[in-house]
Amino acid sequence: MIRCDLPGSFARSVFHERHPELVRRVLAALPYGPGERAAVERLLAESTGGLLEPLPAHAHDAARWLEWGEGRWGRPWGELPFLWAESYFYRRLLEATGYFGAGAWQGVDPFGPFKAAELAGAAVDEELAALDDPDGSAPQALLGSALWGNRADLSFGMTAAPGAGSGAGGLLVDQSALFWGELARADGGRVCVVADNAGRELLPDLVLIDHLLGTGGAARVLLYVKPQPYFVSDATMADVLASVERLRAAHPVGERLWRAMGDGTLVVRTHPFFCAPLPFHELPADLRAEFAGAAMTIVKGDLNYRRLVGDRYWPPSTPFAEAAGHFPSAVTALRTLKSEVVVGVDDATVGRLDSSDPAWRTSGRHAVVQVSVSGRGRPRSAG
Ligand SMILES: O=P(O)(O)OC[C@H]1O[C@](O)(CO)[C@@H](O)[C@@H]1O
Repeated sequence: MIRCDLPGSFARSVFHERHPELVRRVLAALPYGPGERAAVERLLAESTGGLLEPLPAHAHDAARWLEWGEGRWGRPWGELPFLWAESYFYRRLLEATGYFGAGAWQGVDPFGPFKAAELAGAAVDEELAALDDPDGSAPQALLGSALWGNRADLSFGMTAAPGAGSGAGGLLVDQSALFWGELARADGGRVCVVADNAGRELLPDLVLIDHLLGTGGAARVLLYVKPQPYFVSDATMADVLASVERLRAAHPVGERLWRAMGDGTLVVRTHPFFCAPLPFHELPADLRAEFAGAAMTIVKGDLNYRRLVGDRYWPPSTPFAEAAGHFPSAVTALRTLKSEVVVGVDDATVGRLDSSDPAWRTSGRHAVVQVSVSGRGRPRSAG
């Protein structure tokens, strides 16, 4: 299990380098008042050197978090599992900024200004222009755009080394042929997409969804987003609407997506589980049943990968199908590597990367397309 306190570890750097920068930027981006500012600073101090405090009793999800944190309250943050601690940090940040409060800041996304700036940026214009290029709109290119779009993660941008995430270091595992083969085999079933970041990641995800719907690769797509702001740039329903609007202004694909939402072939869903500090092994029964009926589930990004396989120091050669085989449908991970978890990469590749590029697990320059068909056709009642 990856913990937060290992000296020199990536997890520790997230809390001690990335979060202070994140807090600085959030407080600079919105004119929060003294109460919110003090609460955010208190959270930063608590999470970098203090003891874990529960949510206030009046919070709508206080009981749920009390249960998730049983045995952990009052312990040092550094002892916590990394995935749990990060998830709770983002929940507490929303508490500190008044996102769930009764006041004027209710519903204001603390990361909204960053997301909006990205969506309005010139890089998005260039990416949308590529949609008119026949090479850029070939199926494999669309899958590649959805994959590499995962580099554009605003939390990653907080402290990434110069050049990190830019330029493709390489696709370490490419099972895209198996992905397309599975879709062809299912012949127009339901595809689930577990979204990750908004903006420059969600746009190519939506374009891929349009392609799947337009070519019969999927009869229906369920797109799962976060119920609340999370990990800085994770997509919420508001971000889906902003992206569809952006696409509508630029390309016919936007209008098609709008219509698909209207006729129910593209359904956007959310669930509290997507902001829970839990791995996908602990999917609640309702979500498990939804995924179980899918021809394929596409799981986007680094955090979802950690939740899919388990946030552990796996031997990297552990087969992906072994780590992700618990998932209730066939599943494809589209992930650029931005944390230390990795499976399905052979020892020779790991040895080469360890000596040539020590930051390969976290730099965002490497990626995987990994498929497990273990959950294919699993009955809805499974697990
Ligand atoms: O947006 P992604 O691809 O899920 O990546 C977010 C990543 O950022 C980190 O939270 C670090 O802040 C990683 O631990 C995490 O997995």
